[in-house]
Amino acid sequence: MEEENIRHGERPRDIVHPGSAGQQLYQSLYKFASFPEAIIDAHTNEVISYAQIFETSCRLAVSIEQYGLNENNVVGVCSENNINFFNPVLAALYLGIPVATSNDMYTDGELTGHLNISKPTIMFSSKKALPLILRVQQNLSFIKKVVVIDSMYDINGVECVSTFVARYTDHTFDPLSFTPKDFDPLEKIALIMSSSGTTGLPKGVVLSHRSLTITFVHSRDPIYGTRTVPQTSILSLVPFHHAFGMFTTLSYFVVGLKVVMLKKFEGALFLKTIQNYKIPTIVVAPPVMVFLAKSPLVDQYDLSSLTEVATGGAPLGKDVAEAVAKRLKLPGIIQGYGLTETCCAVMITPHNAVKTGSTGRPLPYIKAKVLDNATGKALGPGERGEICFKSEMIMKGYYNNPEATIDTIDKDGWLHSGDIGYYDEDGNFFIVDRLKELIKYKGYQVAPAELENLLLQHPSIADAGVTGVPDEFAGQLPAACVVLESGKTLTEKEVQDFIAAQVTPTKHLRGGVVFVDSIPKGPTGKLIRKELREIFAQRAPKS
Ligand SMILES: Nc1ncnc2c1ncn2[C@@H]1O[C@H](COS(=O)(=O)NC(=O)c2csc(-c3nc4ccc(O)cc4s3)n2)[C@@H](O)[C@H]1O
Repeated sequence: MEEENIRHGERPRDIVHPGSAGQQLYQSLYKFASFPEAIIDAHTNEVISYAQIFETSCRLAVSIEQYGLNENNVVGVCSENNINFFNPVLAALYLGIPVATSNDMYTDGELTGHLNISKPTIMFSSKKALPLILRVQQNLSFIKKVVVIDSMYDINGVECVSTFVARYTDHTFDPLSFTPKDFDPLEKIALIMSSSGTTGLPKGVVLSHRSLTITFVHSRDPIYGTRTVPQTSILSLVPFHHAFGMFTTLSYFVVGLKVVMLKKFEGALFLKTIQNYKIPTIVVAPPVMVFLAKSPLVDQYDLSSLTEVATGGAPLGKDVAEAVAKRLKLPGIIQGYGLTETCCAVMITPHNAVKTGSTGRPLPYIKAKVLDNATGKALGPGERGEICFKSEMIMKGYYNNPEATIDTIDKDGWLHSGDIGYYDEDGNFFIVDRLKELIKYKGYQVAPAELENLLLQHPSIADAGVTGVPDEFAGQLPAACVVLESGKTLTEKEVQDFIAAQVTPTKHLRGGVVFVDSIPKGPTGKLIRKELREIFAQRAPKS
């Protein structure tokens, strides 16, 4: 007898591909091989076709295997959004070799810590990320090979893809002579993605091939999917190295869409791209929604092609959603909700019943519940609790971290999101707070523990606590409470600069620094983060 108050996703309108994500993607790329545009770089207008991705990814698969990698290795990819980004990702998926993506904006220290989790044998890097990769490779003996994904020529002895594949595939190579491997999609690791989860430092989220093939069903769903007509253009502004950008873009390949890609947000270019490419659908993080709601620039461009705006990755204010819908003359804003730990979105607002303020309804093949952590019971409509999910789509666990895994996925297989919310009588979910300590700055994860560890390394700092302060544009700004060693002095800027020198820009202490006598902690020494937030809430607004 199933527990009551379990919210099931709608009956699926499509079956999950029985094979691996690599097999499904291989079939899709072949099916759309005649399409001249798969990814377009909106900054340079460079294009890669479906046929080019198909051939290059197959050549890379043969080459990676002949180089000597197998399922016990990991393929690393470190690049900004790039038209060549997915070539090594697809190759590894064909082979059943786990892929680990890295943020190209990481500092040496962050990337070293990140790579020590998944330990990739081969790193595929963009030209831009290459200096970073070569610096950290000096201290990471497990990286045996670096290949540049977006250069026609070798760079200072580092092979480009053409050189690497020429060693193992000649000019007579036929992609159809290569077939993706057969294996159990539920068991085989597809990707290892970075997330700090509900607490602590960034961890490796292990996602199976089944996780991906389920999310591919969602992308083709007429009610929850983005677009289902091949070669429809979709403008993506989310980072490919993050789950949001990775799995939405892979699912666009399954539909045969034309992905118009931006590497970063620049207001005028963003609007000009929509206008010039007559984009019908955009997928953006909430800060871009604030721009669309408020910027006078918006009125200077013809955005009449837009019929769908999708967002997610962080809370979206109801007023912002309504303002954008009104300004762009849309029936509503499509909002999705997901975690790296769930692969991609597990809830999306149905196109035929968008409820402003809602993050949507559970998708097909997903079960959700609102848990009362005090009683362990699943709650009914309107009652607030921790939102939990159960599906073959959720992560298998954290890579080599069983303790963190059992803290997040309970004995019944429910993933505890760390988010507080409720659902209404129609099953529309609303996120109201975050139980977990995770901070999200412009949709990017900031793990308080990571910044606290860095602060404690400063000789003048005796203790520290990090929290997120609300911000209309960015969502949250990382902020720190600091206890100085006796007799020591530091300014707010000195603390901010100390952190800024060691982390990627999204983790900078933009929310400020408050010097306190002690950090609020419980009897077991655990940080009381609610009290940290209150310290900043009571702080006088900056002039
Ligand atoms: N819509 C939302 N509303 C409020 N909060 C949201 C949210 N989405 C993520 N979050 C927050 O980010 C946390 C997870 O952060 S995370 O690990 O970095 N992962 C993510 O944020 C994540 C992974 S996949 C994904 C999305 N995929 C989509 C596909 C289509 C679409 O229209 C919208 C989306 S959002 N988001 C959540 O626990 C929650 O706190």
